[in-house]
Amino acid sequence: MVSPILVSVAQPRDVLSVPFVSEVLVSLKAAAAVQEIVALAKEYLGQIYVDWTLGSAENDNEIDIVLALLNNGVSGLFVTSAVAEQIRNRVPNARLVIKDGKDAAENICVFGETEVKIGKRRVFGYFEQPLQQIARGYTAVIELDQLTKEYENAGTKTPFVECYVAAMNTDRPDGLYTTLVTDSRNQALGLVYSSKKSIAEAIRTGSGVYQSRKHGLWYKGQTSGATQKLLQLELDCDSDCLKFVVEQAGAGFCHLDTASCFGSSKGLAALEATLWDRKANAPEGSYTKRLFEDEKLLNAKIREEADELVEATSKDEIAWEAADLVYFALARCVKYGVSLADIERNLDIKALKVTRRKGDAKAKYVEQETTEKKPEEPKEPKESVNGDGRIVMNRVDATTASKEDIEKCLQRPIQKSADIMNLVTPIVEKVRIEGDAALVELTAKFDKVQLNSPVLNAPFPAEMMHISEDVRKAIDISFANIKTFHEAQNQAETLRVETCPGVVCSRFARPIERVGCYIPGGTAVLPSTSLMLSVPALVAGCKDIVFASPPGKDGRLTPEVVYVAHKVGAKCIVLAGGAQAVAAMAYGTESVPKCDKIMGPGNQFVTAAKMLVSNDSNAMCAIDMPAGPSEVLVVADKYADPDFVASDLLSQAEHGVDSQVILIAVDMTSAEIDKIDEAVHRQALQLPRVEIVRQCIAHSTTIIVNSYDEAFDMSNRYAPEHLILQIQDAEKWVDKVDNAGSVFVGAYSPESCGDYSSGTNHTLPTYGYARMYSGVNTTTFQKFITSQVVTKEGLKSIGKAVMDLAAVEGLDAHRNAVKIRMEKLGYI
Ligand SMILES: NC(=O)c1ccc[n+]([C@@H]2O[C@H](COP(=O)([O-])OP(=O)(O)OC[C@H]3O[C@@H](n4cnc5c(N)ncnc54)[C@H](O)[C@@H]3O)[C@@H](O)[C@H]2O)c1
Ligand SMILES: N[C@H](CO)Cc1c[nH]c[nH+]1
Ligand SMILES: [Zn+2]
Repeated sequence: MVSPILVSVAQPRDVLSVPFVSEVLVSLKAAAAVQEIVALAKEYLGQIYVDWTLGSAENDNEIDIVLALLNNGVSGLFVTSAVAEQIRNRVPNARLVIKDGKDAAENICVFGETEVKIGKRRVFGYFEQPLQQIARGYTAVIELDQLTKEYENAGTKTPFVECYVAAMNTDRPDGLYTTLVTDSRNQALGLVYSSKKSIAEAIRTGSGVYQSRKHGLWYKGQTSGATQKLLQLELDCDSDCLKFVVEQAGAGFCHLDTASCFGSSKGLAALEATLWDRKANAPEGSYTKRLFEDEKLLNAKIREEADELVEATSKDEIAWEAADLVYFALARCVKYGVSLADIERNLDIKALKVTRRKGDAKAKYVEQETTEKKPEEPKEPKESVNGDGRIVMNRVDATTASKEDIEKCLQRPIQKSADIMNLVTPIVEKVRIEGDAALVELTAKFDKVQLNSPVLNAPFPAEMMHISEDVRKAIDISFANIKTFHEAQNQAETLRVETCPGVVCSRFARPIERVGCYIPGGTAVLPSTSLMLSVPALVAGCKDIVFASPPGKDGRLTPEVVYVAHKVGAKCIVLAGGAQAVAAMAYGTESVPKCDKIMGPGNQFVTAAKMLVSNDSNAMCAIDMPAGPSEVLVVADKYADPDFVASDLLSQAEHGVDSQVILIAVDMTSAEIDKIDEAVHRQALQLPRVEIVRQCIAHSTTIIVNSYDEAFDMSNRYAPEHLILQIQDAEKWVDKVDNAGSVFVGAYSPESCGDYSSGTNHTLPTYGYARMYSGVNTTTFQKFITSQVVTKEGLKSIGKAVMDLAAVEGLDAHRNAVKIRMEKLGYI
């Protein structure tokens, strides 16, 4: 931040009257004013310098004054060279502006010396010809009265504007000045242009006024209402860019209604905006609102998250826990009216300290650290196959490797089923016995969200399904395709067959009355899964559709999931995930309706809980199938595009660390496979979920085979959830597929299409269960009832066979039921 002028004020309180300049100089005439200056430094957006040239540093009291100022937000002190000499070993040179500093060191600022070479120095002065000195890069010290004085008939010729214009350079042919607009946290809002006239207008009106290249003076927000309060003007290091620091009103700076022309805010700024908004208008049921109202809960969460951050060791975990802690800490700040800018100002003041405390922790925390926990052994660094950080699949040549080695590569990442069952059983039991209370408690424990109620009933509030137009259209297109494909599977017609004369057997479908759809939400929220489960349920005619999905960290459901629930007419959404959600739907709770069948994929806890409840005859609850961690097997040959192959492998690898991807390379050279490896590494590094991908690829393999037949044998043995064929004449080979959840045929059929929009279902059997299970389809939501009509003639045809078989089984009552009829009809 550079200002061509330093405004000098006589009294500390005058600092607040300095208009838009980023640096002020306060004379310290009495020690009593120190407190006043320190208080101002906390508020003032710019930098405060203090003129101490009348003081000395001869006694401890005076040294204390110097340190108190520099430790509490004052950027620099103007001192005589004698004082500088006395305090040089206690205060960094860069914080002193030395009067008569002709012989001072290079990095020092000097005051009142107009002949020094500038170099790295900054020169301040009450110059006789300020504009000339400003043009040379010097900073003119100007009295406040002088600065605010309007010259007679001045127009733009106020001292303020003159000083800025004297300092600025422009190489634009139109003579305009490039101007960056930021908020008070230095976040860029947009790029505009200024002229002398627009700067004068901005200063006169105290608002954002710029020079439009087409339309002349531009009073920002005059028509849109998105006005700006001008806070400060600054120049960049070489004075060819002006910076307007503003407070933006309305929807934002950009004409597209975003905060900035570089898009919506992200990260901390976005979080802060959400928190202020929740504070002002949080809807009932908002978790953040609850935090604002329940001081104990908020404080407990801060302590809990701090503990979890201390316990975290991996990069992912640390980032995760730190983010949680920041969220709760910022919620507390916003509750008490403290903004991010306030926090950052505080950090800046702390950074300006010249003396530091030792920084030891308080005794009670030191004690906790040493008694409660032994320091954890550092965890092994995450696996990365070849140690040089490259993301590379293992490679095995099936033509030379042993059978055992190949089988090892085709093993899924180990799932400790006994361990998982031990974890899941008490969770399921707790929900069965304690109902809603357990659901709320377990959601707090595993998902770190404290809910008031675990269920959201239809009709769902419109404000919970705010989604962009593009996403709405995408959901609608996918919905239509999934519906079309699943309607075609619907066996609405009764099947009728006359097996022999007078014996008509029929079969007809009926919907399962109440179905539970589990939508995963742990590592990624999957609104697409809500479509894959609920659209077939709708097509099948299920009476009640119940959704369950873990809430986000803010206690809210993903709006896209709510939109789909609304679209299919779901009865309610259970805000829970994991085993607890499955148990709630299987047994029912005070507010969760008991479901007849539970569908949907999930992590190991979800899959284990589904198995558990489906085996409990008290639950009377069926499940679709074991649909666990995603997997893909790609069969590729030398005609495949390495980028396509890599992208397909990565699209499943990014699902989770327990996902697995296999490449079977048919008759490919090492050089050809290297190209795929190279593409995997290159593309992976661009992915936000690269750390997940890295771990998944570490247990994934490329297997080289000689022929297509070998490739299909291997694939059928593995029975992948997804099978992708990137081989020549791919369609021709589909006949060879015996075991797979879903097949993607040819170069332009990426698995992502099936995941979202083509119409096939993405809830598919994993872990080799594709050998005996189908993926979710319309019949998953139906049961089939058979019926028969046997006429007298029919009884004549099959009666004897029935009686003879019943006799073999020794079941005479069965035999009699036929015999009695046959006798009356006179057949026997
Ligand atoms: N096969 C398919 O058709 C298919 C489709 C989509 C997704 N998937 C898979 O679904 C999985 C989704 O997993 P996810 O974790 O992202 O979401 P998830 O919703 O399945 O699981 C998250 C829940 O797990 C519970 N949980 C987390 N840690 C726990 C612990 N230590 N003890 C007990 N419970 C705990 C929490 O309650 C949390 O809400 C992924 O593996 C993905 O590959 C499969
Ligand atoms: N590929 C997953 C099934 O294994 C489904 C999915 C949802 N969203 C993205 N992918
Ligand atoms: Zn996927």
